[in-house]
Amino acid sequence: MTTIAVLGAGKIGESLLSGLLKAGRAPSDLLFTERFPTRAEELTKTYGITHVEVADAVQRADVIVVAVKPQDIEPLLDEMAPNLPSGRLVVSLCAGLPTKLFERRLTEGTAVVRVMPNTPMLVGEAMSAVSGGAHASDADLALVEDLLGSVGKVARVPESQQDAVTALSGSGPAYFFYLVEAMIDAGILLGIPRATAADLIVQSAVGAAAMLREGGGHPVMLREAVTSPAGTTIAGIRELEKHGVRAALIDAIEAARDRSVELGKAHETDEPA
Ligand SMILES: NC(=O)C1=CN([C@@H]2O[C@H](COP(=O)(O)OP(=O)(O)OC[C@H]3O[C@@H](n4cnc5c(N)ncnc54)[C@H](OP(=O)(O)O)[C@@H]3O)[C@@H](O)[C@H]2O)C=CC1
Ligand SMILES: O=C(O)[C@@H]1CCC=N1
Repeated sequence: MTTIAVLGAGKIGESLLSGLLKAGRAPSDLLFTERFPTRAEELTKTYGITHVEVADAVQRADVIVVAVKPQDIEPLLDEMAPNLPSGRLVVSLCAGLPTKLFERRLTEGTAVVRVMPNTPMLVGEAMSAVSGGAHASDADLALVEDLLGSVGKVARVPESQQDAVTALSGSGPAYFFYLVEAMIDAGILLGIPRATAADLIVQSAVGAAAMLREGGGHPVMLREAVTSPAGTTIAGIRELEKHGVRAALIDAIEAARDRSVELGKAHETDEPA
């Protein structure tokens, strides 16, 4: 059985561990590292998984998933580098960090796969995009796709698109949560109790998502079907257009892409990201 170690069990690391357990993986196949003992204890208690030190994790696991913030990568690479045996598969979930960074800092020839997942992994509904580095084989990519396929959907993309993917689907859930939050506020303004407004909006979001996925209709057609002549929806759409919401979303996603590029550049030395 493949042993998987997650280095940095924060929000996304925990989502992955929890998702893998829900998908049927045994706790004995999972290891994790964390800096704070209380956080480590909490995770062991919740999931029955084993906390180890970084050196131990990279020696014991077949697949090493890096899930620390990009800003924390350098000290982690310093810990990993002297302990990583050859033949291990390193999977980075870090926004912005190119596979070249890991290849440069770790054992010569190490296979690295860059992944951009998202937090719906927690409920088996992740969208993950994977790209192989210079030494990643098709078998390595297939293994990572299988792993992430157990907690959601997976797409293979060229690494040159990973910063854009990070902005779209990595950050994407936050933008949907933001819209839901704003729509619940609108309900409160209109005198609907918060709990009722939340039920109305969350179920509308779930229903709209199911139509987009299962109905296969184009979003424009789905929206038009809700937009009656001289009706309520067009009155609302006019306000969205007046306030430039479409342009704001496009700008927001472009800014997120630019930030991902910047995070990668912070770790460049001799080679471009
Ligand atoms: N959150 C998200 O939606 C997504 C995040 N990502 C990527 O995942 C990565 C993690 O993000 P996120 O989970 O949100 O961040 P978190 O801060 O929640 O998690 C990172 C965890 O790593 C721990 N950590 C840092 N350095 C080390 C180390 N040397 N050894 C062991 N543990 C360490 C941190 O501990 P401490 O608390 O002490 O700092 C923290 O618990 C980032 O690179 C991000 O770009 C990718 C897709 C989506
Ligand atoms: O905000 C971030 O940097 C991370 C990457 C994608 C989602 N969250």
